[in-house]
Amino acid sequence: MPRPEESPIVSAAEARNLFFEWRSAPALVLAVSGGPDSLALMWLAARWRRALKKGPRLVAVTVDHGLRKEAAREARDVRQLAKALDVEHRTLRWRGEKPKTGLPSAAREARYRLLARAARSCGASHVFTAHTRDDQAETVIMRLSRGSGIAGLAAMARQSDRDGVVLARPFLDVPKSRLVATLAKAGVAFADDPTNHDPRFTRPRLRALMPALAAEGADARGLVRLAARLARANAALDVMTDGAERYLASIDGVSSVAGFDLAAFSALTDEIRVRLLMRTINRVGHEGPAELGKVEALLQAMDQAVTAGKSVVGRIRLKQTLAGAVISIQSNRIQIAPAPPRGRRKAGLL
Ligand SMILES: Nc1ncnc2c1ncn2[C@@H]1O[C@H](COP(=O)(O)OP(=O)(O)OP(=O)(O)O)[C@@H](O)[C@H]1O
Repeated sequence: MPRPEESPIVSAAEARNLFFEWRSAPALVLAVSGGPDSLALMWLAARWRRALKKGPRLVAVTVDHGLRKEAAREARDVRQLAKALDVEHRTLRWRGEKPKTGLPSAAREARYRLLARAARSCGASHVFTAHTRDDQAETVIMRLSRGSGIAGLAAMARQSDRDGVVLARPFLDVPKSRLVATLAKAGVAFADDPTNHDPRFTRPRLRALMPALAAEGADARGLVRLAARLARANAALDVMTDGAERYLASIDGVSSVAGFDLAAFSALTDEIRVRLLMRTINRVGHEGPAELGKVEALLQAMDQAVTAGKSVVGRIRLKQTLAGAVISIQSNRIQIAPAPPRGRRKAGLL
């Protein structure tokens, strides 16, 4: 039998396998921008759904970010195709203030918020996006260029929680070219988003490098395999961190402040220590997730404080604020407490 990859189009049987695990969901939101990948998602999901006697309600959602004048027409085109495919469709507008810098990430945040809200309002457990193998490979390159850790290099997960719903990416191992071929065979026209090629943004610039990397052997398939291996390693490290956390809790006295026994913590490996600090700071702090580099610097400062204070009993001292948490060492215990609000800290009130 030919491998699915050898067929340029995604067959009905292959789509059935790709969507199989969600066949009993009550409803699914499909995030459809009007680009080829997400139109193929809607087309393939609609065909899959039609072949089921009983299956999820499909609701396609297009977010108009209000950033390009063509967006309204693209949303109408999606609505028209959705109607022809017998799929419900909604267009949602991003109405908030548009920032001057960091526009792509602000637009993405707003988009996921709107998609999650749509899912909740129609009883959908999942939001599907059409991220492809090419997107996954680009994500690996982007994260490599930023020096991400193992969790970051594991790139996007097939399913993850976001804003109270499950974000599902059924096409993470499907090349974009096969989705485009599927649409061409079905006679479905699609829009090309010019921002996908805009060299002012990092992702399009890195995307342009992909053919040269592939020519050197670092093709999308290899990069995606790397991400999958790192996801596996990351999951194992997370389980080890769970174990370390339970052990540290079992030897820690009762305290209202989160923390760890310094000696037991110091005996652990750096990777686990970074993860423990990160988890606790993110749980206790109130300024969003801590950056990996900053947690690494904190760990280094802790180690220095321990080395410097070792000769004098009870003299190991450290106090730092990170991501809305205060991390201190007191009486041979690492303590992590919520930081006072910024205004009060600046005014020297606390
Ligand atoms: N305007 C939109 N409306 C609805 N869904 C969208 C929209 N834009 C993107 N999506 C969904 O997100 C998927 C990824 O799109 P794209 O690669 O352009 O996003 P991105 O900005 O790079 O964000 P991400 O970090 O999620 O990759 C699309 O396949 C589609 O499912």
